[in-house]
Formats: sequence, structure tokens, C-alpha cells
Amino acid sequence: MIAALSRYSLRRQMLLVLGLPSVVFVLCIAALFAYQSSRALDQALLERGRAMVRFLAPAAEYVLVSGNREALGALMARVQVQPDVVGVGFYDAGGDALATLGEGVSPRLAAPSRAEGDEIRVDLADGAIGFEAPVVAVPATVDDYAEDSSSKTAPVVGHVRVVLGTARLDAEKRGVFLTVSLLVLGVLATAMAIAVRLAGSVGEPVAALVDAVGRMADGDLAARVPARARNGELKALEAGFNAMAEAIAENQRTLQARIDEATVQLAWQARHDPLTGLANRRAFEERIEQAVRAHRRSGDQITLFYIDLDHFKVVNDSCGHAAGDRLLSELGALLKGRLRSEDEVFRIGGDEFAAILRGCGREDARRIAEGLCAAIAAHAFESDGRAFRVGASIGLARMDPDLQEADALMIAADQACYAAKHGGRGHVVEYPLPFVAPGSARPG
Ligand SMILES: Nc1nc2c(ncn2[C@@H]2O[C@H](COP(=O)(O)OP(=O)(O)OP(=O)(O)O)[C@@H](O)[C@H]2O)c(=O)[nH]1
Repeated sequence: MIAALSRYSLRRQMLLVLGLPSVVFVLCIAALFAYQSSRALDQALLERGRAMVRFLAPAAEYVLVSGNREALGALMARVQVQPDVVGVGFYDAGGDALATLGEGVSPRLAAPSRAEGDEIRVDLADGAIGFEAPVVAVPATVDDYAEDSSSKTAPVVGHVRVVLGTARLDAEKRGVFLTVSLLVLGVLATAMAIAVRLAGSVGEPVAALVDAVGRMADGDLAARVPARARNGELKALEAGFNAMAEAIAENQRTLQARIDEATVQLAWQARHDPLTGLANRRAFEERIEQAVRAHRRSGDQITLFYIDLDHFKVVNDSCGHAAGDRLLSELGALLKGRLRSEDEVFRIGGDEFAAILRGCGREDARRIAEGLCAAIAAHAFESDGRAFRVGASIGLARMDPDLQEADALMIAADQACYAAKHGGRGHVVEYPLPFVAPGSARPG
């Protein structure tokens, strides 16, 4: 039973637990009441029938003995008008009818009583109840010397029969049944309404909680329960769930914000040099590929600088790595500051930088490169009270019909830078490289 009930929702279980006993109880009470009422009505009719023949028998004695038909008729007429009486009959001692009126009174009694004291007979027919009693002759007491009459049995001089119809009784029973049914319906409707309300007041908030927990388990962190409970504990449960859900959602938001921040940071770190803040070699390789594609598509002029610092090692060796770092950072800012916003600057190695310039003519590119060279050479750097000046060797290569690939462009700029370094440092060399006569000295 319990296992079968547990298959249903809490609301249905409560409805069953609250409603079923009420229904059973009300139906039992109603059935008992209807039965008792019906029995009382039956009893009342039986008692009335018995009383009627009990009083009629002595009254009929004289009429039966005298055979006075008129008196008999008058007596019958008085009985006939009584409520529920549908038939009345008077019989002689042998059970043959002397006079009958109405229904249920046959010309002859089936088994007439023979002696005084016989019980009143009751017979049930469809829609009627018959009551039959013997009429006895009460002996008259003449004097005190007469024989004791009590020892003798009074002779039966006839019979009376009264038939009561049950139509009124049946109507009353139907009335009782209808009243009881209406009462039962009213009580049941009230009981069910209370049960539904009670079950709803517990079942609905619990169902909403179950639904919200399920949605949260499925990842819906916005799931909340509406505050509809009236019961204190359920109210606390709803408020507790909403507070817990809000805390989880807040944690999730914080966590997501940190993840997003870390992702952005990682993405930045993956493409930037933390020391100078400039884009790194990986970003450089991607951007040069994109620039080459743009050049092929729209003929953009692309110029590439490779910038290698001269004698940078001296700073490291003299003042330490931290001083070198500071200088690298300053020179990165210098490069960025001197180029246009649409140009891009990268730190591609220890003391190596690169720049991609778009839409820049040959002469302008060269002028800009020489300007950078001069600016780096002019940059005064101080550390530990000592002044340093480092220079830069710059290799310049431009996309042209002979340089259509990113790799080729980078190699060309690298070769030009190498040539600048080995051609005396501190100046710009443009690809294609100037002819160097065989046997001429190469700077070291
Ligand atoms: N402080 C610092 N030094 C670095 C970093 N990365 C590389 N270096 C140093 O930069 C120097 C680069 O070597 P080189 O290019 O031969 O040094 P250089 O003195 O500029 O020599 P030339 O280019 O021939 O003039 C090395 O001493 C590296 O240790 C860095 O991130 N910070």
C-alpha cells in the first residue's frame, strides 16, 4: 500500500490520505443514518398498525356478536379515513368476511386465530402491510358466586384486518435518502475542497522546489522558486533554496569572470612580450602572413623592418640583466611611439625587433627606418650612474614581384639586417642587398 502510494506525487498522496478517510467516514455515517431512519419509519408503521387492530378488536366485539351491519359499516368508515389505511375487513370466527372495504382484504382469511391471546399477525405484501387480530367475547361478571371466569378461555367471535399502505412511508424514506444524499454531497465537497487546498498548499511548493532543483541540476542557474508557501517550514525552504541558488549563481558568475579574465590574459600572453608589452614573434608571423594576403588581394604596399640592437650586451654585462630589461622596454616604447598607429611593432627575439608598415612608399620607408636608427642611437640610457648609448642595425625589405611569400620577405629582411650589422652597424640596409665586391672586408 505504502509502496503503491509512493509512486504518486506528494500532492496526490496528500489528497488520498486526507480525502479517502473523509469519504469513507461520511459514507459510513450516511449509510448508518439512512438505515436507522428507514428502520425507525418501518417500526413506526408496524406499531401504528398493531395499535389500530389492538384497539379495533374490542370495539368490533359488540358489532360482530350483534351482527349489526350498519354499525359495522360505520366502524369501517371510521377506520378507512385513518392515515395510510388502504383496506379494512371484519370476519366471523371461521374467517369468512362479514364486511370488507379497500385493498388487501380477501373474502376469507387464510388461517384465522382460534383462541384469545393469539398474537396479532402481520403479513407483508407489495406496497402494503396487513394486520390481523382475533376479536374475543369478554364474558360479563354477574355476581361474586359465579364460577371463576379467568380459568376459561374467551371465545373468538371474529377477526379484524387492517391493511396499511406503504406509499407514504416509501415517500418519506425517499425524502430521507435525498436529504442524506445532499448532506453527503455537501460534506464531501467541503471535505474535498479542504483536502485539495491542504494538499495544494504543501504539494505545489514542494513540486516547484523539485522542478527548480531539477533545472539547476541541468545547469539553469537562474532557476528560482516563487514564494507561494503559506506554511512556515516550506516558506523557509523556499527562501533557503532561492538564497542558495543565488549564492551558487553568484559564485558561478565570479568564477566565469575570472576564467574570462584569465583567458584574455593567457591569449594576450600567448601573443605578447611581457617585458615590452609589444606583440611577440608568434603574433609577428601571423600578422606578416595576413599582410602578405592583403597585399595579394588589394596590392597593399608592405614594408618589413628587422631591427637588431648594437652592443646591447654591454648594458647587461655592465649593469645586469634588470638594466638590460629596462633598456629593452624603453626602446620598445620608443619604436612604437615613432611609428604610426596603423604600423605594427614586435619584439621577435632577445634584442631584436620587427615592424610592419602598410601603404608606405620606398623612400618613406627608408626615411622612417633611418629615423628609427638615429632615435635609438640618440636614446640616452643611464644605469648605476653610467650612461649608455646602443645603436641599431636595420634590414628593410618590401613586397614586390620577386618577394611574394611571407617566408621570403622575412628572410630578405633578416639578410638585410645581417648585412647592416656586418656592414658596420648603426645603419639601414635595404633588400635586395647591395653588391659587395669579392675580397672586400666584412665587418665583424
Ligand atoms: N636584459 C636582457 N637581455 C637579454 C634578453 N634577451 C636576450 N638578452 C641578451 O641580449 C644579448 C643579445 O646578444 P647579442 O645580439 O650578441 O648582443 P649585442 O651586444 O647586441 O651584439 P651585436 O648585436 O653583435 O651588437 C645577449 O647578451 C642576451 O643575453 C632579455 O630579455 N633581457
